[in-house]
Amino acid sequence: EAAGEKKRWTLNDFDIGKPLGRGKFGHVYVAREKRSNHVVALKVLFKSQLKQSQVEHQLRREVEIQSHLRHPNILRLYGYFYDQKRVYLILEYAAKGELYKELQRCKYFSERRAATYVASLARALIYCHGKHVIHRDIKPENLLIGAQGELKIADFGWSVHTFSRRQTMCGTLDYLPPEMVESTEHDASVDIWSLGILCYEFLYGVPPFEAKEHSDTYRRILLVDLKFPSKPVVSSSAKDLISQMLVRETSKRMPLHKLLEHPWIIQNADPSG
Ligand SMILES: Nc1ncnc2c1ncn2[C@@H]1O[C@H](COP(=O)(O)OP(=O)(O)OP(=O)(O)O)[C@@H](O)[C@H]1O
Ligand SMILES: O=C(O)c1cc(-c2cccc(F)c2)nc2ccccc12
Ligand SMILES: [Mg+2]
Repeated sequence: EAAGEKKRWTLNDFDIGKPLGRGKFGHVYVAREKRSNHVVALKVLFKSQLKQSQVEHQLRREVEIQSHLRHPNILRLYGYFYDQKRVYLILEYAAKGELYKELQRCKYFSERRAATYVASLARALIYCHGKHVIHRDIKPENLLIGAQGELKIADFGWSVHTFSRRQTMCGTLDYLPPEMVESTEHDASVDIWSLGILCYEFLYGVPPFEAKEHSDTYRRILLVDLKFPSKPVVSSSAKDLISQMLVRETSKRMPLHKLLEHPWIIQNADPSG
């Protein structure tokens, strides 16, 4: 069959190794595919819990999308299989684990490290938007680190662009209200906003609109109440980029391809990503 494309996997194809972590619906283990000796991450999800949370359709759709995405900064989904009780996802193994743990350990990243991560995420998002796939929420918890220190977007929260559902749903766009037609633009710019939040958190160790109460965070976001602390010292070039991404008016946010040309990225990001 085509490389791993139509193969029918079973648990017997793998030697299971140490647990990597616990997710909402089950555990993730290191595993080695016996024939190829290829090391992967095997994510085990319990059908009972998927049913309970009514996420099985979402999981199927996200697995469908994820398996077609091929980018160095997007965690690969090689395949899946299921038995009586569980669904198994065969994932690329991110040897250096979770980014948010690394951020907690370092408190905040250097400008070079932050810019390198932001540039690789921007390239991954440009790739996704080009395929009408948008991401719902980019945050440190959804980012893993590969063996060479490269960033991998690992979240299965990808949602296929409503663009295709809208097309098939009503055949014509004529009856769509402006906000739904506009949502194409709206979705892409959501990812630019989230990347701006992430860039701030990489540099300061905390997200920009953090507050004790949710209602205060909500208000600060709506007001774009963006403040840069005096410590740690951060270049004005970095602050300029963040200020151009965290803009209320979606169409005024810096486009991702422009981000890759920003002086702060040019001067600080490691081209290899
Ligand atoms: N491909 C991987 N490589 C290395 N470690 C992984 C991988 N996938 C998951 N892990 C580890 O297992 C933990 C749980 O996985 P994950 O976060 O995907 O489960 P989940 O929270 O149920 O899924 P989601 O975050 O999409 O809801 C992660 O926090 C991470 O430490
Ligand atoms: O028993 C099933 O046919 C089954 C299949 C799948 C499934 C099928 C393909 C991809 C994927 F991610 C999941 N998910 C489930 C979730 C809950 C209960 C049953 C199932
Ligand atoms: Mg998780």
